[in-house]
Amino acid sequence: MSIQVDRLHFSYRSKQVLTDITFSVEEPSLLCLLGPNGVGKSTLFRCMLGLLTGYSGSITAEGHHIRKLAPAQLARLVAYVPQSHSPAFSYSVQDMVLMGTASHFSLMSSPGRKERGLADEAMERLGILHLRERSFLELSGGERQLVLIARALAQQARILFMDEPTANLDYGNQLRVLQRVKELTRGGYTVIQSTHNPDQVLLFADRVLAMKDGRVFAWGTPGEVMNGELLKELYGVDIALEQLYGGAVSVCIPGFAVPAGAVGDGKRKLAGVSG
Ligand SMILES: Nc1ncnc2c1ncn2[C@@H]1O[C@H](COP(=O)(O)OP(=O)(O)OP(=O)(O)O)[C@@H](O)[C@H]1O
Repeated sequence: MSIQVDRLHFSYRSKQVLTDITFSVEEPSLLCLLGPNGVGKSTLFRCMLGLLTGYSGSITAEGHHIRKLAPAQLARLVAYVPQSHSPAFSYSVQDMVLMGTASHFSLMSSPGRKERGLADEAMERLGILHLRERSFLELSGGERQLVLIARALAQQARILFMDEPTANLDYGNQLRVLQRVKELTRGGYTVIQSTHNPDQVLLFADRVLAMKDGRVFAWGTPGEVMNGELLKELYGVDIALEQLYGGAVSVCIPGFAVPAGAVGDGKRKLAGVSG
């Protein structure tokens, strides 16, 4: 379940996008990539998924240089979960999930009992087996997102990349999907997800990689790196972090919403004094 990125540099022609990115994940966990629009999160994903290969530095998954792996080998190590989308054709949920097993059989054959078993197992794990016969197009956004995650599980890779998995979901579905994602990490998966929501990082992440100007700006546990100064650097707005329930939970509060004269962790962190 390990992935290492070492001194990664990447440019689109003359445009340098990623500079000296280094981090590693050694055990099943949820890593959140945080950073403003255009900072290079998707580009980093594309490099880690082997879709962009013209980088310098190295990326290894389970000790294998991903650039050197054949597509079917890579598919056994890493899987990609896109944002919920509408396919051009109306597939059943089962067929959508079965697509994840494509690297397990040849072009000339079709999924058999083993692949159907993998698909069922993945749907079961995410609590969507009862949707098996439904059309993907008829599902809610939250259900669709779980189907796309199930498709990645059926691929049998243990490292999952998720591009803003809760984009376009209502608040309840955001939490339901992220709880499922978190359960996966407890079951041995490593999940690397991008997000624009720092509260999700505070609630769910084991590690956070904050990016600015295509570089690693901060790396560590949410407790180590998340504070008002970091968020101001990334997003250019004042945000206070308030600790609740004796520090068990932290939440973001926009600076404008902090009452004048308020005291508390949030105010101290907003002011840039460590709390
Ligand atoms: N194919 C491409 N050719 C040239 N430049 C690109 C290409 N794809 C992305 N870029 C540029 O690379 C930079 C990083 O883009 P990227 O999509 O990786 O950012 P991001 O952090 O994922 O953004 P967002 O949060 O908005 O999705 C941006 O300046 C973008 O315009």
